[in-house]
Amino acid sequence: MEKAQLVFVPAPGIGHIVSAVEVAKVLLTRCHQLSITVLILNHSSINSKVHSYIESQRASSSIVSTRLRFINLPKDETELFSFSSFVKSQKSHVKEAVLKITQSDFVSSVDSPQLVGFVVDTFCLSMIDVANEFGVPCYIFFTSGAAFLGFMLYVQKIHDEEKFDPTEFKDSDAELKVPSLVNPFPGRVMPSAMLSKEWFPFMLDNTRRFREAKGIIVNTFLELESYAIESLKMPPVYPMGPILDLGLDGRNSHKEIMQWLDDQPPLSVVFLCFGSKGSFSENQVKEIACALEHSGHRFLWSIRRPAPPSFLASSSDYEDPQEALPKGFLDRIIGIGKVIGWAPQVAVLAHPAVGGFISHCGWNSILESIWFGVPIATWPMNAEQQFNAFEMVIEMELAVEIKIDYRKNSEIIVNCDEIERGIRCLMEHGNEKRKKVKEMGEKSRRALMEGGSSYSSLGTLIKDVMDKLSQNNCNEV
Ligand SMILES: O=c1ccn([C@@H]2O[C@H](COP(=O)(O)OP(=O)(O)O[C@H]3O[C@H](CO)[C@@H](O)[C@H](O)[C@H]3O)[C@@H](O)[C@H]2O)c(=O)[nH]1
Repeated sequence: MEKAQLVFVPAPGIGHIVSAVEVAKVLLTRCHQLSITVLILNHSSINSKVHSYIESQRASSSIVSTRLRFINLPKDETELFSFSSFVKSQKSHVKEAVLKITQSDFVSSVDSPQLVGFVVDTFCLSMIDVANEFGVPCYIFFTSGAAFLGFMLYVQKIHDEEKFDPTEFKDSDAELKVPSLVNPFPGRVMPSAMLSKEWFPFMLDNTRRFREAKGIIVNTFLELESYAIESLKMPPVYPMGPILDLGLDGRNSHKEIMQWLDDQPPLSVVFLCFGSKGSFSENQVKEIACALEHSGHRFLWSIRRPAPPSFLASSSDYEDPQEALPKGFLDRIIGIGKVIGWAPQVAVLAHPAVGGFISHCGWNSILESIWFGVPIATWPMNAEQQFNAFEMVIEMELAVEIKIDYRKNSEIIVNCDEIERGIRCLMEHGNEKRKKVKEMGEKSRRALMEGGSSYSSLGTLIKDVMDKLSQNNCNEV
């Protein structure tokens, strides 16, 4: 019998929803007395991928599916605002939905589950106000790493206290001494998100509210980011990762790609994939194509059409990838390479033929590559990815660098030679990085096992959540 329930409010992008649902499942698996409702904000970035993902979760027959429900919130007539205004405008819908849930649960059962808290995405912090109205605590789910969380807190502090300006700093030779980083942080890798006129104020507003949360759930694990995690004091941080959607159904939905990989020798293939928004200009695509042809390595390359400028929008597949590639490229690479659209990334990284990954350094991609022991060559584009690339190359020494300071839409073109050098370094025999990543991958798996760091952290979180109930007696499995 469920005694307690949590309400999740993820940001309305596929990546954020998938991560939030995975966190929900982990909580439900460990605590049988908990049920979770995930509220889906009706933003224009909600596309068919999101709908089919939610449908597949609803149809799932996993042991937790009966205690996990989804509610799609109503769509507003107009959506003319910035993303931050959009989130604020959704508070009334969230409040209404939660009122309905608590009332209908109360009517349907005398022993109805008690609302014990909210778990909200980093981009949805105005929902803290709704949690306050219900008199329950609010936890934040932070979808990037602990070092970046520390960086946000530090930048917000020096902005508010010393008028720190990321744009000025980017062009100076100065370095920042960030409490969550061992090494000094140079201006040239200031992440895109902090240089954007729309994002930076939004980020500052959100960060100022972090301290109001009861706790911050971070998708990381102690062994990966111990220095950063220990540097974070307030509020309590729960590193409970890696939280990944490891359903390897890509094997079935992308048979042709997987069969092609089956035909390649072990560790021979470079995989290139740049996340849900990754795409390049025509000139940059040419340089990548040139490097791949010259490197002599086999490759699997996911190329995508640029996303519309809207926040959280994803890029899409080309109807015919030939339109974006140099003339004759596809004919010349027969037998050594394959160009695809959306990749079954998890299944690809799990495949023994894959020896290296050229990645934009989205946090989920980093965690997936570590999980499967595949080394990365970094090529950040957007958001906080330059920071993640810095962390992987300099702080953790787990990746080789193609670029750590690339920014999408900058004029800079990374040339064929530079990319080719990166590929050779990534794929070289006896690669030190591969060994280190494999060891970290094993640590990531151990972190989730009984007695592991993330397992324990989750136990502490559950205890904290269930403390809200009059009798604290959550039975763990
Ligand atoms: O062709 C593709 C492309 C992506 N993926 C999957 O999509 C997810 C992508 O996530 P991530 O690597 O985190 O990249 P983004 O989609 O770019 O994610 C956004 O959200 C992340 C988490 O907050 C941030 O770290 C990024 O900078 C931000 O762009 C991963 O699970 C991939 O396996 C595929 O399966 N196939």
